Amino acid sequence: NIMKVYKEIGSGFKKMPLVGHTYLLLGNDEDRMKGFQMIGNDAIKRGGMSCYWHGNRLFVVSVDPVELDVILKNCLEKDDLMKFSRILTGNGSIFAPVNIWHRRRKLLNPHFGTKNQNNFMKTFIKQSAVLVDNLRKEADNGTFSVWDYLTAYTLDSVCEATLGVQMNSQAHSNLEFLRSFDVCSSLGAARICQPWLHSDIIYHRLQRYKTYQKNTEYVLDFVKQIVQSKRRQVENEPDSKTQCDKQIPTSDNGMKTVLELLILNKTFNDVELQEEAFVMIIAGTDTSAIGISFTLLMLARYPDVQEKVYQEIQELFGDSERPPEVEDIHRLLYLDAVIKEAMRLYPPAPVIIRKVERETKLPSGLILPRDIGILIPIWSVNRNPKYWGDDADVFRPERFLDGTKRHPTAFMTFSQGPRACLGFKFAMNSAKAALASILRHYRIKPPSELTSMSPGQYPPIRVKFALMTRDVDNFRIQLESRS
Ligand code: HEM
Repeated sequence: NIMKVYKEIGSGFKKMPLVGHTYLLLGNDEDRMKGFQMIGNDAIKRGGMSCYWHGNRLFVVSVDPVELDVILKNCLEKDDLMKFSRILTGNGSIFAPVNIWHRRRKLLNPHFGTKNQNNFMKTFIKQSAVLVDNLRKEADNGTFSVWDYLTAYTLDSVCEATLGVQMNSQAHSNLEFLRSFDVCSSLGAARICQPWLHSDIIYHRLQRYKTYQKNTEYVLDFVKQIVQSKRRQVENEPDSKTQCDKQIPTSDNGMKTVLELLILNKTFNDVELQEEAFVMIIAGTDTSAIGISFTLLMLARYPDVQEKVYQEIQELFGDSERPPEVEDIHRLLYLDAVIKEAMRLYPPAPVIIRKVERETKLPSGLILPRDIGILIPIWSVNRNPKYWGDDADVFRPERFLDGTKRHPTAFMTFSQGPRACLGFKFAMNSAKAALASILRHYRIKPPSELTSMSPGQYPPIRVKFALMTRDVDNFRIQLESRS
């Protein structure tokens, strides 16, 4: 049946003995990203679907929202390749097998509902003020990478809002955890893409395994400490607010942080708590920082768009120094469209993979047999001209405001279906709060080497694949003080 699918859909690339199409992903992280873009483009060219052989395993590649809707509703299992990510996340909900995922998702869902978003927003507003303060030393001071500032902002926000823990990494530039996680992501991505590294017998002999192991131990131990101290606090002082909790806003409906909720549920052991805490941190920190960083790059490259966002902010605040309120952030509709457009073109998660557990019939009539893999190049779905038009590759935030009716799955940045991103609203609000604060105080400019060029001459942004989408140049910009 699998060969029948291959014959029916086909591929624009030559299949090589043993390695299949994996030669497309050879090289460094930037080459791998180009490989995924080529695989996605092939599916666009072939009308929405193509095939990709990962060694001897066949993946159907889909960039068509109509087919994806059915796939994402019916194929909830993550592909076996994600077992390499499970070394870090264990059975944490993001890569967990469906039977484990289902119960955990049900428990987590209410915490990310609309009611609790306003509480999260208070955290974002508070952390954004620290971010703007920290950026002061870079303003009017030439080109710099904004990456560390933003990961510290998103790490502090995620840990405070979902775990009830004050990390203070913005204050102390304590980013060891994120550096180690970066190493694990990059090595993990390389291993997933290269089937000859899948065997433990081979991999464990390589020097890079020792590096991977050292960094894995560090990040897992870090999360273990957080969970253990939070468990002690919750269990020993059930009625009093703990040191960590003191500054955490509690909602009118008495909602707890995710970690407290799981501890009080009492059916989670320490390992399971660590898995979910870890998922919150890794699912929420780099992804959000990447989304904000690419938006900043776009604002630097498109001064007209930046001016429009600034005018929207000015309409709310004028020249007053008043701190933003939750309602202010909700009113920033143009900024909302700008962030979505930046994350359409540069989705933080460029690819996801699923596995077919039960034979599934697609709207096109194609039958996906059991055990076949599904590769969803989000990058290419978001740029599919059939759904986004001939200017699909152009940054044009107005497309999210002009009332055009579009298939909801055409925008895949946060995925769709029962396993879509749990933190979609969380991430959007966090990005809006941070960007509104930054733009209120600073003008964003491109790095110095671009300032002599007109925007039309800027070279394309170079991207790489480290499980997530990253800028090869590490998000360099300049800031100019507004006052
Ligand atoms: C710009 C920021 C973000 C992007 C682009 C993003 C994107 C994604 C994507 C593509 C998935 C995979 C969905 C799938 O397999 O179909 C996912 C899953 C997930 N995300 Fe996000 N995410 C972001 C931020 C966040 C934040 C802030 C949190 C939590 C605080 C979060 C929590 C999760 C969780 C728990 C899952 C697993 C869902 C499940 O399997 O049920 N994400 N996200």
